[in-house]
Amino acid sequence: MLKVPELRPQDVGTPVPVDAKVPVDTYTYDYIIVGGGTAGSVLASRLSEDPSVSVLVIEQGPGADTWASRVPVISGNPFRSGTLAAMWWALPMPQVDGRALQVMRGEALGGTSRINALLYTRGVPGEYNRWAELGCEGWGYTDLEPYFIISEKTLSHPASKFRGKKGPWVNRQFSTSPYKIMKPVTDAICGANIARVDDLNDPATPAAALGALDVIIDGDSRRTSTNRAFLPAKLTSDRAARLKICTNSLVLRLDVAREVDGALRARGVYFEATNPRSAAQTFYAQARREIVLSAGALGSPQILMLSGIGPKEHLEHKDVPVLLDVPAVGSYLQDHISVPLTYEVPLSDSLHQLENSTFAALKAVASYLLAGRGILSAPFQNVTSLVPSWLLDDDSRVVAHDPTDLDATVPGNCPDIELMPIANNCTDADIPGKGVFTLLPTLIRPKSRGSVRLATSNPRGRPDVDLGFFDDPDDYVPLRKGIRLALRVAADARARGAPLTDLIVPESTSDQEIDRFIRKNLRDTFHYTSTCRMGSQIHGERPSVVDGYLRVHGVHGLRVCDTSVFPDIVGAHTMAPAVMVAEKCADLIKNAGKT
Ligand SMILES: Cc1cc2nc3c(=O)[nH]c(=O)nc-3n(C[C@H](O)[C@H](O)[C@H](O)COP(=O)(O)OP(=O)(O)OC[C@H]3O[C@@H](n4cnc5c(N)ncnc54)[C@H](O)[C@@H]3O)c2cc1C
Repeated sequence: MLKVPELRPQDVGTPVPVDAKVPVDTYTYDYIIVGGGTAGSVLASRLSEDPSVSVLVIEQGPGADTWASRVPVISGNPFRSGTLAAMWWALPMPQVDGRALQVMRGEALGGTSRINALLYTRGVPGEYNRWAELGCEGWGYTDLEPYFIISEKTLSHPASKFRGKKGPWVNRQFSTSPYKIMKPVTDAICGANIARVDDLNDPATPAAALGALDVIIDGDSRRTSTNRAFLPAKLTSDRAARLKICTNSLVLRLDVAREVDGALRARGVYFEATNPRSAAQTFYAQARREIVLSAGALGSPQILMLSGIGPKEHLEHKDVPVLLDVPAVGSYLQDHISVPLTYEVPLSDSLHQLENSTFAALKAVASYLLAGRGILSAPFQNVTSLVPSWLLDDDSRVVAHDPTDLDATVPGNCPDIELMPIANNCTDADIPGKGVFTLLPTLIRPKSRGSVRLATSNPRGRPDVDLGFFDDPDDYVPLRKGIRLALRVAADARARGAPLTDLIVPESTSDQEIDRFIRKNLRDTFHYTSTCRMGSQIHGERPSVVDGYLRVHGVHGLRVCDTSVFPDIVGAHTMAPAVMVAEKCADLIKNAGKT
């Protein structure tokens, strides 16, 4: 059976210090991609379409898949043994009673698309029209729609002109749920005047909508992470001479040098085996044309800072020689803030039946193996709803005074609350022996911002992440409304026969109690963005890291391509937007110098 050819540092680089006798061509590539994650895998595939270029991808995690890593429900559990998810504690947040939360990402070829909850969401057009309003020319919705389309192959919307049918990345909807409770719960969401739609990714979807989610599951009921879709074994074997994939290898820093005219140029990367036991030797690879950082919103700023590009005072404090003062590196981190409301339900209405009933577990495995069906084949959430909180009245019903209020192409109308029903426990609380169900109101347009900073100048150290939740107290206002909407939905769903018993919910609906509940129960959503954000200036009113071509300001030959470049977070799960960015980045690189 064909496998993705995985190389080691010594196969693609030269030992450091570089021996002048080693032929430069043996460690030089046209493009070096740092991080073969969600976006990095797409970019590597697209750039290597051109038979005349060479591409090196360096990824700190492994490449190979296991059976379990492709089963939708199993692979989406970051706490199972053998997971490719890495977790570490973010800094405690004094503004939310000192709460500290764990941050998480996938560390493998395919990155976080290997371990996430599989949801494919683009976000409403107004999200990207806002990027254009922020001055990012070429990044409005109509500019970006073609990049969403070329990447995907929808199995559920064959007639839609807005959806891709020929791309490598398969997704589909599960319009029915294995959990009976979903019917009264979704009916209750509609009871709050939220329209049911067929396709949440259709650009004409109103700003308040409920619909089945598209998920990255193929026709054989297997996860389609971006490495599987864009770097399949056949493609990587066919391109083995020009596409080198170096896995289990950690990039330490970039080689950035000053040229004769005084400008900075990124020339190469230093890297070594991720496993410290095999890392006795550091290696070097050189880029003929460009280096692209695709190490994610937590990784890309870390590598820039380790290379001397970042906020000057912080780098000095960490004893990193400063090459370029770029205050926005690692700054302006955003993430969605969610607050689970937790209910007990019968085991049959919850994924927890798998842990609590041997019969249910055996049945699930048998129906997956024999027919590719059943609980293991489906996502734990198959629907979601989006709401602009300012349209919710005192009874938590959506009231649009004018139909244009729901026009989601307008940036000011974008939904700021997502309410998702999930047949699973989304808290850290251990609730043994029970079926658990969650209503998850999430603030998807937060004003609060955090940061990523070096904890140490040692590249093996995890960066310090300050999630910054509620550093802007205005964020309480929409989230309170989202929680009241969830309470309304729970009450209405019960009236429609849903067997929901309160487990962890607010004790009253007063602002004070809801705010206390938020601080005690909030969670990060792992949708980290904007730590190398796009914009026109390094300093000034809106400091940024990359320009509209994703080139790092002030450094030649260096781009960033992952969720860190989002000028502002989008009100969508961030994987499909990351892939869109990679598709556009590939186009920008291929067309560089043509205009
Ligand atoms: C548990 C979880 C569930 C989620 N669920 C969803 C969902 O259902 N739908 C959705 O749309 N979004 C979801 N997200 C978010 C989404 O998956 C991510 O935002 C997106 O995949 C990030 O893509 P990226 O390319 O920016 O980064 P990543 O995919 O994280 O890629 C970065 C890569 O860089 C590598 N790397 C980092 N540093 C180095 C280094 N120094 N040297 C070498 N390699 C390095 C990493 O190992 C990784 O492979 C979820 C996230 C998590 C954690």
